[in-house]
Parts: sequence; structure tokens; C-alpha cells
Amino acid sequence: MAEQKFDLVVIGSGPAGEAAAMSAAKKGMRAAVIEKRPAVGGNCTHKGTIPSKALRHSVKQLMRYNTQPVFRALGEPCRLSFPQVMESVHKVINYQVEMHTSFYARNRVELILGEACFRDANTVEVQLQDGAVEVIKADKFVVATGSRPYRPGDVDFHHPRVYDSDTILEMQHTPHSMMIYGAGVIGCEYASIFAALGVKVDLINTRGSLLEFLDDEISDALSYHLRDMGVTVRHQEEYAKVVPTENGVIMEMQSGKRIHADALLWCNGRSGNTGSLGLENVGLEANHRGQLTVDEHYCTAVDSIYAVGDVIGWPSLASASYDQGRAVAAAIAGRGHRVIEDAPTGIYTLPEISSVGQTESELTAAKVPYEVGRALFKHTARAQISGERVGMLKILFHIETHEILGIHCFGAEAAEIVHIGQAIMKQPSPNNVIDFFVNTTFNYPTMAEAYRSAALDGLNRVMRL
Ligand SMILES: Cc1cc2nc3c(=O)[nH]c(=O)nc-3n(C[C@H](O)[C@H](O)[C@H](O)COP(=O)(O)OP(=O)(O)OC[C@H]3O[C@@H](n4cnc5c(N)ncnc54)[C@H](O)[C@@H]3O)c2cc1C
Ligand SMILES: NC(=O)c1ccc[n+]([C@@H]2O[C@H](COP(=O)([O-])OP(=O)(O)OC[C@H]3O[C@@H](n4cnc5c(N)ncnc54)[C@H](O)[C@@H]3O)[C@@H](O)[C@H]2O)c1
Repeated sequence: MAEQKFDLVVIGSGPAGEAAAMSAAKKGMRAAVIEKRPAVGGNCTHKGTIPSKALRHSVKQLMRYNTQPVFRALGEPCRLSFPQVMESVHKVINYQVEMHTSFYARNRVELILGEACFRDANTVEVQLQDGAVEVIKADKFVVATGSRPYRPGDVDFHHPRVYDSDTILEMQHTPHSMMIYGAGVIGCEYASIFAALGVKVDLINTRGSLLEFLDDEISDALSYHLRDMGVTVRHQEEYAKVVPTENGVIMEMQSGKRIHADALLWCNGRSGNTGSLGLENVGLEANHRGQLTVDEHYCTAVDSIYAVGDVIGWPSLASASYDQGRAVAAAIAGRGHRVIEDAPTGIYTLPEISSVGQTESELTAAKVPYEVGRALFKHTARAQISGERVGMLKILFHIETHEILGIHCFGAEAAEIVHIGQAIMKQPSPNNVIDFFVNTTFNYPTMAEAYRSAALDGLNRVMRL
């Protein structure tokens, strides 16, 4: 049995693991990454962020072709099958794998392909793909094993018409109808994708409104636009039984309804990948969702074992995972590190949604005196030119200090647009004020112009008080 020793060993090559390893190597540590898949990139690259965003991009292009009058001179609206749009997705995944693989050699981070299991707090056994077992020792370990779709025991995920967000990428046909159970971020994003492909979608939400953490106005806009695309949104529904049949899936609801569709996409929750890590050998225990608890240094209850990314739960974002990876390497090296707790929201529904800071409900509950400045995309020259007129930017700011408290946006490129406001919002006082947007000249025509319009709208309201 071969044995190797490192300063730091990371388990998992997703955003969190890769960032931790690269960052540690740049700080002079001898680092290795263990990955059980045959390729690096994590679930982010192979099953989650990258495939869903590439899929959504292709579908959005198709939707634009089919809805923009200018393209009618080229022909009638067209349809693409799910496997057809998946072809472009595989290309993006391959580019990503190639690029991420190159980082390992360039930074002299050893890549070990196999499944890691703790033997003790400074040793893991790695089951290599050829069946051999390697023993790896390290001063410190970072668990970055990510998450997988939660699968309740009473749903048959082996049935060919029952999918989760991993297996949906292998679907070989385009169903006429689909029910999506769970209207969290994944459910809403896939509802947009399938509706844009012409699939009749039932989106079943176990809660009272869509994405309750969003500002109410944005959540309402999402409901409106999903329904406008033909999605049936059902709130406050819980399944009682899932009955897959030869030609479809029936979901019996606790409310007594029976919903039928050609296929079911299950999007209700994710569990941390800790089951096969041998945590019992190091005295660690995961919670009921398979997640590990860490302190402000991303250290678990065992001082040689750290954890970052989806495996520690909230916010479970690729964006935050990259930052947590860098932070844990800094923490281990004893250099100052940032605790990641202010990640913006970027939701790639159609329309796109993005926000940073507090919502109106939160500010009202906290009794903060605030005002709102709004700009509708349809009133900007850029949106009129691009034809992407759906959308709104709203800035929440303190009535007295003008400090920006929240930015909420939906519409084309919302996830990019929000960062303009975020950059100002994060400035130290007194530079974090809404007045910046009226005292600065923006390129024209741009979507950034919406900031000026929203700021003028908000400041006009305050002046009228
Ligand atoms: C459909 C979908 C869409 C998403 N969209 C977005 C988005 O738009 N924006 C965003 O910010 N986030 C998005 N996310 C979330 C994002 O993908 C995750 O937050 C991110 O992948 C977490 O990164 P990670 O490094 O913690 O783990 P992962 O990406 O899950 O990678 C973990 C890796 O660890 C490996 N591993 C597990 N156990 C072992 C073991 N014992 N030994 C060796 N290797 C092991 C796995 O094989 C995997 O490669 C999305 C998620 C899904 C499912
Ligand atoms: N654009 C983006 O940023 C993006 C896109 C997709 C997914 N994601 C991330 O992926 C994560 C998963 O999203 P989602 O839509 O599946 O779900 P979600 O986190 O909204 O959860 C859906 C429901 O499942 C329940 N649940 C969660 N985990 C469970 C578990 N292990 N066992 C039982 N119930 C559980 C939750 O309480 C909730 O009622 C989110 O944290 C999200 O941030 C982000």
C-alpha cells in the first residue's frame, strides 16, 4: 500500500476544494486534492451550476429567436429537443474540465483520483479507480465533498420517468409535460428552462410563495412571468404519494389533488456528501442533512479537519464556495481570512433575478426608515434596443443618510447589473450612498443607466417628504 504525506489534503475538486488547494499551494503548502470522479470540477461543473447555466443560455437563445420579430424574416419559430440543447452543454463542461485540470499541474497540486475515507484525524485511505488503495497523510484536511440531490425513500428514482437535478441531464427525449416538485432555486430555474422549450410545466411549491427569501415584489414578478410562460404554479402543496406508470407519473397530493405529467423532476433539497467519509473514525458527526458544523475558521470539532462549500450548508453557492475555499487556506496558514456571509443572490430563471442586501420586509421589521427608487428596464434605451424589456431595478436606501441598504433586480443580465450597486454599497460610509448614481456619468445606452433612473426616482420621493 503506497503512502504519501502532505501539508494539506483537500477532499473534493469542486469550487470550494479547488480554491482551497490552489490558495494553499500559493501560500507555499504542499497540497493535494482527492476527487472520486474521473474528472475535476465537482458537481458544480458536471451536474449543477455549469450544465444548468449552459442549458439555460441555449434555451434563452432559442426563445429570443422564436419571439423577436426581426428573426421572422429568416423563418418560422423552431423547436429544439432537450438532447439537442444538451449538446452545447457538454462542450462547455469539457472546456471547464480542461481549464480546471490545467490549474493543478500549473500550481503543483497533486491530483489523486479516488474516493477518500478517514482512517484517523491525519490519515485517509483512497480507493483508487483501478481498485488499489493509497494511504495519504496530512497535517490538515479540508472536506469539500459538496452535496447531492436529497432523495426521499418513498420515491422510485430508478424509474425512467422520475428525475432529479443530476439525472435530468441524461434525459434522452423532450416530454410534453413535466411536474417539478420543489420550487426552490433549482425548481424555478428548471421550470423556466422547460417552459422555454415548450414543455407544459407544473411547478409544485411546498411553501406559500416563490423563493420567499427574495424581496416580495421580485418574487411576485417571478410568479407572474413563469405563469406568463405557461407554467402552472401550485403553492402550499405536499406530496402524499408518487406513482410512476408506464407512460407518466401521477403525484397524489396531501390536498387530495392528483397531478399527472409525462415526467417528474424532483428538486426538493440537497444533502451533504459525508456518508462514506468515515467520520466515525475521527469522532465527527454530520447533521440530519449530511452537513458538517464549522467554526469561524471553517474548522470542525477536530482541529486537523476543516470543511467548506455545500458540505457545511448555507449558502450552498458556487460563488460562496470559491471564497470559502480561499478563506480556509488563509485560516490554516494563519493569515487573516474573511468569513463569507454576504454572498449576493443570482438566480438564472427567465427572467433572471439578483439581489444584495436587505429586502423591504426585513427593513420594515427592523423599523429602519427607508425609501425605494425604481427603474423599469422598458424605459431604458438599451432594453428597447435589445428587445429585452422585461425587468426592474430597485434600490432601497436610508431616508436620512442615503446609505444603500438593498439592491433588487430582475430582467436580462440582472446577475451582472446588481454588482454595480454592490460595489457602491460596500464602500465605507459616506461613500456608500445612492447619490453616487446621480453624480456619476454612465455610458449610454447601457443598463447601468437604470441605476441613475432608480436613484433619481428614490431621491425625488425623499425630497417630497
Ligand atoms: C442545478 C444546480 C444549479 C446551481 N446553480 C448555481 C448557480 O447558478 N450559482 C451558484 O453560485 N451556485 C449554483 N449551484 C450550487 C453550486 O453548484 C454548489 O454550491 C457548488 O457546486 C458547491 O461546491 P463544492 O465545492 O462545495 O462541491 P461540489 O461542486 O459538490 O463538488 C464536490 C466534489 O467532491 C467529490 N467528492 C465527494 N465525496 C468524495 C470523497 N469521499 N472522496 C473524493 N471526492 C469526493 C465529488 O465527486 C465532487 O466532485 C447550483 C447547484 C445545482 C444542483
Ligand atoms: N442560481 C443559484 O444561485 C442556484 C441555482 C440552483 C441551486 N442553488 C443552490 O442549491 C441549493 C438547493 O436548492 P433547492 O432548490 O434544491 O432547494 P432549497 O434549498 O430551496 O430546498 C427545497 C426544500 O427542501 C428542503 N430540504 C433541503 N434539504 C433537505 C434534505 N437534505 N432533506 C430534506 N429536506 C430538505 C428544504 O427545507 C426546502 O423545503 C440551494 O441552497 C441553492 O442556493 C443555487
